[in-house]
Amino acid sequence: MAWNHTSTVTASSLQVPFLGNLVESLSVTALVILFTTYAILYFAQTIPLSKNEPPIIPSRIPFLGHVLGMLFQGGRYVKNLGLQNPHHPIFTLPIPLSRIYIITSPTLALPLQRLPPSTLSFTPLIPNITKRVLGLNPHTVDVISQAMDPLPGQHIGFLADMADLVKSTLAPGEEMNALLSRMEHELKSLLNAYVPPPPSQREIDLLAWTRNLVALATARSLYGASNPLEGIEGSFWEFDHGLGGLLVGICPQVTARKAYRGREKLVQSFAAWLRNGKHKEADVAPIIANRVAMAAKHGWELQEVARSEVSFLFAGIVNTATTSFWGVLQTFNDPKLLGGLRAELAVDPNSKTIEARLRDAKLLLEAVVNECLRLGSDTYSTRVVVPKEGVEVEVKGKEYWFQGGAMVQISGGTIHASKENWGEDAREFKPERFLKGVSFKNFRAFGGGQTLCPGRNFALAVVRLLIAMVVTKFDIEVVGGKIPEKEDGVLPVHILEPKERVMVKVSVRDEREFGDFGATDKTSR
Ligand code: HEM
Repeated sequence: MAWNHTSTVTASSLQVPFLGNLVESLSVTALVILFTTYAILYFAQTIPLSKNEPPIIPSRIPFLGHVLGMLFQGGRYVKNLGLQNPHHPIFTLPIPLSRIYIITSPTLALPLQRLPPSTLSFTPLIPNITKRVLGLNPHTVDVISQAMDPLPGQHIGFLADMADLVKSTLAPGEEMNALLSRMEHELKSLLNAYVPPPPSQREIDLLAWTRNLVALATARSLYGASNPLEGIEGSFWEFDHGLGGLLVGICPQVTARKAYRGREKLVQSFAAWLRNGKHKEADVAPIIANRVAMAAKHGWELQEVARSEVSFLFAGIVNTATTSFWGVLQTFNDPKLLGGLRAELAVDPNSKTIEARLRDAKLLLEAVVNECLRLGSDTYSTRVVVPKEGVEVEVKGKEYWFQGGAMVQISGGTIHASKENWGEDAREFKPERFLKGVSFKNFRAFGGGQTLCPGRNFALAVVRLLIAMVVTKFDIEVVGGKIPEKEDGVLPVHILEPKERVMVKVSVRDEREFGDFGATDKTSR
């Protein structure tokens, strides 16, 4: 035993130096291979595909780094890359098998977004995005994919037809004004009926309150008193909050369970509403009746029309609600601003209706809304490079080459936060900057070009209306008296939300109801 033991020890002790050397040289070899592969990959990602491809910003993890950055840091990742590279107004992010071209200069953004859809277009992305987010069936996706970017005189597909309808209805004019009056009526009713909670439980969540106001007023204005959102608003916000997961589209029933469930509940409610012919009722806005008729004309099934209407209601509510939240918060957190707004809203003693006040004096209010949008919007305007072989375009006397199928994104977040565009105080909330006159080419909250928001004029009017009404009727104390940071680590599909909940104490400042203002004001004030 002893001998065996000794011999074993001897044998193994003989092998140790040999094994040790082997392991050592293997690990050195592995390290060399690893380092060489890394160096090759790192170098490979820095090679432009054409001499005029925009400058490349390599990532420490070749090809994957930027994708991981976007995945883990959301919109903040590209926004910060843009801010860290102000000398590159346009740059290339190499990603596996493709590129993303980022534009951070408004001077380049404007001409690029004006290029014809045969060069850069958003529409090729729509079928896939809507399929995932709205759960459209293959037949509808097929209908959507037809004639998406028709040239003059060509057959107009569903998307272009619908875009025309929405754009023309929401352009300033009679139809938009009619919709605005409905919105005003609904907001007034909601605010007149609002009873702040008793002092013992007086703190309310400001975002939840503004969301509720905008959601109900919008749904009632567009879809009438028996609208399909009534009673299931919670599902709407569940859908909204899980949109990113639905967009990723990997087994959404599991990975984005709440959003999926919320969306399906909304769809069922809209489908029942349509099935019962509610869209034909007198209090439904013409734009909705026309949208439903147009979808039917293009061969959409009822359940699919319901999905399309969920998306329209979403566009109508979400950004307006969050912008209103920031506007109310910023105003009540700054006594000077609040005083200024109240003075502005009371300028004409002979016409005290809220509409007249808004018409007569809206400069500061307009500035507040614009500043909230500037600071709250990290939105991207995204386009795909349509020619498969790539394309070279001349912008401002310089040639740029883009790879076919790659994405081109205008980074609103960078443009809005850039000191070059907005001055040293670019990060601060200073509505007065808009009173001094600013260049709106640096303002991208509504996107631009082919995808410029068709609801922008309506939305601006609604946010102003809501802030004006709240400022007139209520006093609000912001608990903690602090403006929270924005949650910019998400997919920036809409105006950024606060990182923390904002609790406020609301009390009624003026007992009179909206609507009676004109009559009462002349006598009592
Ligand atoms: C403050 C409120 C709002 C903001 C900040 C906003 C912003 C935007 C943005 C950034 C886009 C995409 C632009 C792009 O991709 O370049 C968009 C698209 C759209 N918005 Fe708005 N929006 C607001 C309110 C509204 C309202 C109230 C409506 C309708 C009543 C509306 C209807 C739409 C529609 C239908 C689209 C899709 C346009 C298309 O792809 O053809 N938006 N909006």
